[in-house]
Amino acid sequence: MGDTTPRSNGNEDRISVSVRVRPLSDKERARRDVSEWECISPNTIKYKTTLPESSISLDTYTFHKVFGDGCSTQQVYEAAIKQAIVSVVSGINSSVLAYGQTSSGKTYTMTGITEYAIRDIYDYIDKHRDREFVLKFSAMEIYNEIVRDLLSTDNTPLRLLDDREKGIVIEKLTEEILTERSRLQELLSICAAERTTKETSMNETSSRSHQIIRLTVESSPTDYVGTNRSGTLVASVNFVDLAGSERASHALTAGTRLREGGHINRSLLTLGTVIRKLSKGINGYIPYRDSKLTRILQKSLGGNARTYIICTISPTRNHVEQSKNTLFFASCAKQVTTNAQVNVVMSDKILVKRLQNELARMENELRSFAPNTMLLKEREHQIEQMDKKIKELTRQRDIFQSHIANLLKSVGKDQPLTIDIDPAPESSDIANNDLVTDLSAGSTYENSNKLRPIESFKHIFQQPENPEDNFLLDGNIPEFIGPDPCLGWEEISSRVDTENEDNRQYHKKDVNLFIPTSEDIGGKSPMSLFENGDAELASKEENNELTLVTVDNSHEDDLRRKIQVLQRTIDRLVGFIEKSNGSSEPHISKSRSLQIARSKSCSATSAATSHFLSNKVDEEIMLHFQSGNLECEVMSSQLNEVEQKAESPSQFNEMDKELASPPQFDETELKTMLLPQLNKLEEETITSPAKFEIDNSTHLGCFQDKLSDWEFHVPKRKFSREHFQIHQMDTLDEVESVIDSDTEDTASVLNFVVKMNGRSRTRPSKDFDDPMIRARTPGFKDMRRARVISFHGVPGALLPCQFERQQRYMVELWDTCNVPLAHRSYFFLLIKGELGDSVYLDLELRRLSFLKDTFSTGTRITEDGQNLTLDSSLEALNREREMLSKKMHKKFSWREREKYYMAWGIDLKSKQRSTQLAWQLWTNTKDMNHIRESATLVAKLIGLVESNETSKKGFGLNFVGLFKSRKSHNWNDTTSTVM
Ligand SMILES: Nc1ncnc2c1ncn2[C@@H]1O[C@H](COP(=O)(O)OP(=O)(O)OP(=O)(O)O)[C@@H](O)[C@H]1O
Repeated sequence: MGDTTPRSNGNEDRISVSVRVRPLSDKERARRDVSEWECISPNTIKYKTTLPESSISLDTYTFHKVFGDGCSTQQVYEAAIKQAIVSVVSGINSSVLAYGQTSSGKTYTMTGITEYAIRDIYDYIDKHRDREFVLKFSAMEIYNEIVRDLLSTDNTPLRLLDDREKGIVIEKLTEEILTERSRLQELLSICAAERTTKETSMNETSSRSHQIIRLTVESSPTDYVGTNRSGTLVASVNFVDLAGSERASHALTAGTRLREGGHINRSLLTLGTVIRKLSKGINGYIPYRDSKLTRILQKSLGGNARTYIICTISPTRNHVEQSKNTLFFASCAKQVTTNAQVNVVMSDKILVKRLQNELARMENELRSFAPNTMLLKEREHQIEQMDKKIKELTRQRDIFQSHIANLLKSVGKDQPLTIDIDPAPESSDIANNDLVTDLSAGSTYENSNKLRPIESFKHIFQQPENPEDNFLLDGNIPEFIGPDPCLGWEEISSRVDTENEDNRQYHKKDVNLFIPTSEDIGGKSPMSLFENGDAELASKEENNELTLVTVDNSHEDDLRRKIQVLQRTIDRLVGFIEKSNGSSEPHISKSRSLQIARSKSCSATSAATSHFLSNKVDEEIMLHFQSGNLECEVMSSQLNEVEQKAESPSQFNEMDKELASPPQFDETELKTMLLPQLNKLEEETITSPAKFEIDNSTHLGCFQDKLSDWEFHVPKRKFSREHFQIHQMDTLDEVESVIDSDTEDTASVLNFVVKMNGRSRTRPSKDFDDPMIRARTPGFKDMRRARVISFHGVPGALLPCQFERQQRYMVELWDTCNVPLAHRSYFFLLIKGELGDSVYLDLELRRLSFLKDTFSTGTRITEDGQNLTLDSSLEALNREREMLSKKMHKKFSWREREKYYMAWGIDLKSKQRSTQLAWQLWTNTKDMNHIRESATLVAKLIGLVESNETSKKGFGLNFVGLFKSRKSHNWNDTTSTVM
């Protein structure tokens, strides 16, 4: 019969077929029957009866294994079946079928095999405690083509779920008929069985149904521990005890038994046909669907399973025909090949557990990564140092801001200017540095021509020797003269009106003009700055400062004339300064170049005069701001220097720089630039009440005060952030368009900002169109960024558009640097673009850029002696991304997940599709109680078997009885799983 050892071709396996000969029963011995079969080798069996020489070969059969009547079931299991159990714990489906005529020993053999198999599985589980196992158990019976759950008390036939819609309807009707019929048949068959037993004296409990016991093993992969393998091995082993294979003609020939025989044959004949076709390798239609048995066993017979068939035969001569039929079936079966594969599926419980483990592992990794990297530590230290320096420089910058604010207040209140110089505690080294710069070109000069450090500004405001000018020394907060711009317009209006009424007379007005010393202007006399007619109005003081005195301003015309003189003088001074900057003449310190202060004895009694003066005030403030701002620029350059060091060794590209620049800096610049204009507008407001709409929130005076509040972090804030946000939301598109326009037209930008900050104004400032004003206002080029920050209203807070841009860039860098998702998630949730977040964003971007540049320049980073590269962590990152995103399905809605996906750099569109798919899978999760119950029952079953409580009916029937009595199993669930 040829080679019968199962061979495999790749994944293909032949069905393993063995033959077992039952020993003679007591009755057979009593009848003096003898065994007609002889096992002449471990895999060859021979029919003993003498036949002509030529036909010997016809009575010799070779299979994988043959077992004579002296072999125990354990020997059969060990030699022929055990491999099936090894397969199932490795994720390969297996089936063990017992085929043979009635009373040939099928149930006897299968009972023993099932017992040994389950014992081995539990032994295996015990020995592999590092793996996780879930056992599912089910049992069913096919009787008269009706499938029933043997573990349920519900007698309702089961449907096979792969039925098509049409088939289901037909089948439903058929089943209803058959159910009723089978009830009657059951009664009749009991009677028939008794009669058969008497007639055949062979098998007292001959089974006429096919019984299938299915054990499904879910297990983690063998190499799971310490690896990142995902998926669960899921495989089933079927123990199939077929009904007797005798022909219908040998069954009873009437009534129920005939029909029963027909059904039995239908399943068995279909099984035979399927086996025969498969054995011949016929490609084409295989009639699996012709019977319930072949439908259920379809995968075992020609698909993804390893199949083991035990053919049992009776030893006596009177059964020889049936025995030969059985051997013929066996010969065909051994030619059939199957295609067994390891089945890996995702099991929710194991998956979740594994993801939790994985997450814990990655978090540990994350915790240990940063501290262990010496280079990063070093960088951290450097960054800390830089941060300290930045803080110190920022503090000094704030001092100047305070100076500027004082200037504004003093000017606005006709008070002398004062400067608050905070002692510089920690960083006197920085404060005492020569913070000098070229006023025009930014280069450094020698001491004599240097712009003086902060302390040097004090002398500008030193007390003049003229006691009449003592008001300049008054350190107290000067009393405000004129309408308070912070008050409501109604009050302002009434006050101005009153003043206008009460002060028809013009008062004396003194104007002090501080001009450069002769040393500053190259030895020339300061008086030479005055034209002939004007000089008489000025008097030179001993300290070489000039005072322009208007003794009696009793007439407006006189006042106007004096002011015109003043105007001309200022123009000449400015011209002189510009000329001296452009020439080789000694440089003039602009910080000392000009100061105009209105006397406190001067009341701004005339709206016309105030308005007139306001033009001068603009000039004055502008010049002061130039000096103040130059100091700020010095600070800025220091800051930039420090920042550049922090960025070292890499250089940010343009985008990096823009994104990494601290926005507070721009905000300060903006204030510096805007304040003169705001002040001017305020003056206009005072003088033109009708043009000003009452709106405290947009009142520029308040705004100005607010700027001071912010600078000094004064807690009281009349000007709420929300207010600005409303403006910002209203005009976001406008802001964006200005940002994107990339315009250098700073006038339009300024006008835009002023318009937006004081949108109730009827007349936007046209002065930003003035090239002179623009030329005198430093930092115009940075206005685009500055205005955004101002617009948002809170220093340090970012506009949504700006924040999102930084976020996107950060995610890009995260991707580039393969930053772990846990870090991303925390960071992403923490940083929302709120006040102060920009510091963290900035730091993150710097670190990432550093990492990126370090990797890209080939610089090695080592951890635990291993070189880290971007590629080395990419694979782990992808796995992490995959697993975490799946895990999130269980806990978060899509909307919640979206922000994580953004942080993790996951494409949202494709993610949504896979999410939907994954969601479907999750919702199809099987009942875990069911699985637990099954495992418990199996354990109890083992106890039953070990206590040798098997009855004559065999293990299968006892088993069924046990589970039926438990009444705790739902067959439908398992059926739906396996079909
Ligand atoms: N190898 C064996 N050793 C001892 N007794 C056996 C052996 N095989 C079968 N028997 C006995 O033979 C009888 C018939 O066996 P069994 O019930 O297993 O046959 P069967 O093929 O399942 O029959 P049916 O198809 O009618 O269910 C039983 O009493 C059983 O104990």
